[in-house]
Amino acid sequence: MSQHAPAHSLLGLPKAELHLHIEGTFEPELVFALAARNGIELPYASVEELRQSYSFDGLVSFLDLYYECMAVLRTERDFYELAMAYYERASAQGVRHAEIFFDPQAHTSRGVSIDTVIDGLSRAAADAHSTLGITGGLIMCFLRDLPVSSAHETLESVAHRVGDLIGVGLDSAEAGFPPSLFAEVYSRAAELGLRLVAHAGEEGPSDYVWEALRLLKVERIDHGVRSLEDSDLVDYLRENRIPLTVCPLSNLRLGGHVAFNALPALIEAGLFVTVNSDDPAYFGGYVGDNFTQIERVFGLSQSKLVELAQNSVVASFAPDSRKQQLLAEIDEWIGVNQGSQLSARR
Ligand code: HPA
Ligand SMILES: [Zn+2]
Repeated sequence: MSQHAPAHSLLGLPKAELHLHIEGTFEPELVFALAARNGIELPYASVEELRQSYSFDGLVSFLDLYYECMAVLRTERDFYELAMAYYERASAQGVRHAEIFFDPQAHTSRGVSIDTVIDGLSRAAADAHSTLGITGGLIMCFLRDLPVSSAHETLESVAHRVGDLIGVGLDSAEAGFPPSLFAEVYSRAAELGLRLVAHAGEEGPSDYVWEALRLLKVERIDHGVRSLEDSDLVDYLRENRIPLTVCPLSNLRLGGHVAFNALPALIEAGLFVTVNSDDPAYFGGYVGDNFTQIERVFGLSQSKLVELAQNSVVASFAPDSRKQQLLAEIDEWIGVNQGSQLSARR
């Protein structure tokens, strides 16, 4: 188990994070520090004023701020420090394996080379492994609200270094940008040996989840909460044990209580659910905080919370030997926390 997280709490429960946008871990203090270092003027007078603006009425309003803050990310060191700060926070919340999303087009469009981005994030991933024992790696996301040609160009631009990536994903504004648009680029990514995931069914309809499965051939669905609108899809997801990387606090902040309450319904439907933080700097909590919140609000039992952590390990792209190690760490945690009142322990 991580020596950085309190053993006697949910934060200490070993877990994998499978739905985390590294640019969504950009805390206001670091935004200001990098803006100063890079000589970039921010349209905010203080960290507090920027933090005050971290409130949204939906995905697109969040994305506006998410892309605005990224403007200060310029150098390999900036990406390294952004990711290292996440790994340190994640380690304190029991994360032992993290497959992190990044949005290269949001940086190359600003003149930052994709190699600068991948170099910084990869160096952080290597240091997180050597200093914190966190395994995992990088999932490169295509921005679905940009031309498909841009996704093809982005993929070809990393063909020489696919060994630095785990897989590809699809994110940004979902409504009006169906997965089917990206079938060819996903087929090319598979040819390159990359794993395949995609955001679908967050604000887009359940049909987008079908398309991601059938046309993109994804192995996991990111969010997927609107799958509940289609009982045939729920049956398919359950029968085929397709992992859903659900983000409760993100759903709450962007979709309100209806979206937030999808989690217990998905669990009740017998789906293969994992719990993740999505963009923790913006949505009020890292992955351990998500576990704490769903335990408090939904009254999930310790055994159910453990199952969610086990799901995150099994649904990961880690090698089987690493999965066995992490499942053994979870068993160790159970031994230490058998039947304890989790909410009483912080
Ligand atoms: N959905 C779509 N795009 C995103 C998200 C998300 O949850 N987070 C960051 N980019
Ligand atoms: Zn996301």
